[in-house]
Formats: sequence, C-alpha cells, structure tokens
Amino acid sequence: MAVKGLGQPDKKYDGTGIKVCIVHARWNRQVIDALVKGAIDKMLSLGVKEEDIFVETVPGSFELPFATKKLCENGKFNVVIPIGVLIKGSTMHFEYISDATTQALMRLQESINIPVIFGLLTCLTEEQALARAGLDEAKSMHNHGEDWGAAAVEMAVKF
Ligand SMILES: O=Nc1c(NC[C@H](O)[C@H](O)[C@H](O)CO)[nH]c(=O)[nH]c1=O
Repeated sequence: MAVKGLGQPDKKYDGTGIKVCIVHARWNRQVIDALVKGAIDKMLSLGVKEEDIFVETVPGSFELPFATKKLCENGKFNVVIPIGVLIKGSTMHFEYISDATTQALMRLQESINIPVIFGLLTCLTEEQALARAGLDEAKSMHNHGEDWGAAAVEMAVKF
C-alpha cells in the first residue's frame, strides 16, 4: 500500500451552508480548469451549494496572494482555495514565484482569519502538471483539485 497521500477524513463533513472563494490563475489554463472543476465537483458532492462557491481569476500565480486578501478580508467567505500551476522553465522565475507565493498564502491566514487551502502545483514538467490534474493518458494520479475541495469543506466546518 502506498504510504504517501491524503488519508481518509475522520468523518464525512457536511458542507451545506459554507461559503467558498476560489481564486485561480490563468497560466497553464488546461490544467487549471481541470483542477478547479475537481475542487468544485468534490465540494458539491459534500453538500456545498453551487451558489455558495464564488470564482475569480487572476493573470498568474504571483497575483494570487493579493487577490485572495482583497476578496476575503471582508469576512464574506468561510474558506478560500487559491489555485495556480507553476511549471519550471529555463530560468529561476519558477523558484522565485513558487516560494514567494507559497509564503504569502501561508501568512495570509493570519490576516484574513479563514483557512487558505494550498492549491499551488509546482511542477518540473508539463507531464507532472497533467498527471496531478488527472489529465494524463495513463491516469497515473487523481485530480489534486478534489483533495483541495475536501480539505476546504473539512477546515471550514471544523474551525
Ligand atoms: O512564469 N511562469 C508562470 C507564471 N508566471 C506569471 C506570474 O505568475 C505573474 O503573473 C507575472 O509575473 C506578472 O506579475 N505564472 C503561473 O501561474 N505559472 C507559471 O508557470
């Protein structure tokens, strides 16, 4: 049995009534769209109402922290899922955006006081990104957006 991976939740959480913000980048759009759909479909299956899921987009992952702060600082949402896909290129751009965005999203939880689900894929190849969105031919991995949707419901219900 594989060791790595998300364990089953301690119970099935009912997402009825929770308000969710998804803010996603538009870079690597094919992968982004699959991840967003995976997160939404999972949350709907856990009782979240479609009208309680608000979706906004930004150009790229580097814009996720600022947009997340502006969208969530007024207390309208119980949880936020920033989603971005970073794919390593030939420069250090990937490393700087990945680290800066990750740190900013983690710190943001202190100021907006709601759970921030980490929906940033930091991939070394396009194949890694496709696999983590459930888009590769071999279906070698599940759509990680589903994990983020489940985590969002659990965190919003519990805290
Ligand atoms: O470079 N690669 C990527 C990227 N660059 C753009 C950056 O996030 C930002 O939008 C611009 O620098 C403008 O501020 N954004 C991503 O989401 N994924 C990438 O793979």
